[in-house]
Amino acid sequence: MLNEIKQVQQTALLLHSEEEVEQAIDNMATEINTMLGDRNPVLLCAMNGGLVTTGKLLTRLNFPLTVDAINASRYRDEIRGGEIKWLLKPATPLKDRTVLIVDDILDEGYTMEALFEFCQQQGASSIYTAVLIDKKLEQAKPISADFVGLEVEDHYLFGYGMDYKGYLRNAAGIYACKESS
Ligand SMILES: O=P(O)(O)OC[C@H]1O[C@H](OP(=O)(O)OP(=O)(O)O)[C@H](O)[C@@H]1O
Ligand SMILES: Nc1nc2[nH]cnc2c(=O)[nH]1
Repeated sequence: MLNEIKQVQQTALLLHSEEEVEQAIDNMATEINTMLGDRNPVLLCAMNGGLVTTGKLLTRLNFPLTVDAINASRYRDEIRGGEIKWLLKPATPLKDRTVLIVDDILDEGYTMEALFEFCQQQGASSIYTAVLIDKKLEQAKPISADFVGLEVEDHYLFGYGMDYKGYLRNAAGIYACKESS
C-alpha cells in the first residue's frame, strides 16, 4: 500500500501551490467575515476531508462562533462516489442557528446536499456552505457553495484534506492524480 501511495504522490501533477491555496483561503475568510460576522454561526467541519480547510479558516475568522463536526461519506477509500453513509452527526443543537458547513471539495455535490438537508431537518435558521475546491463538471450539481476557494478541472485530487485511499490528506498543495480524469 505505501508503495502505491508513494507512486501516486511522485507522479501527481501540482495544480495549486501552497501559496496559492493559502491566498484562496484568505479570500474565503474575508468573504465569510463580511457575511457572517454578526450571525453567531456554528461551523460544521465535514470530516474527514474538511479538517484542513476548517482549521485554516478558523484562525482567520474574527467573530464569535462555535465549532462542531459532521460526517457523511460516499467515497471512503474509492475514487468514485457511492452511497452516502452517515458516520457522525453534530452534538450541537442546530435549531435556530446559522450554520456554516465547511468541506474540502464540492464534486458531484451529493455529500453537501445531504449535509445541507440534515441541517434543514434540524431546524437551522440559515445554512451556508464553504468549500476549498469546486470541481468543474459538465453536469449540473444539486447544490452550489456560497464560499469557494478555487475552481479546479475534473481530476481526482489530493492534498489540503483530500485523500488518496485515506493517505495524502497532508500534502501541502492541490494535486491531480495521474490519468484520473
Ligand atoms: O461532491 P461529492 O461528489 O459528494 O464529493 C465530495 C465529498 O467527497 C469527499 O468525502 P469522502 O466521502 O471521500 O470522505 P472523506 O471526507 O473522509 O474523505 C469530500 O470530503 C467531500 O465530502
Ligand atoms: N480526495 C478526493 N476526494 C474527493 N471526493 C470527491 N471528489 C474528490 C476528489 O477529487 N478527491
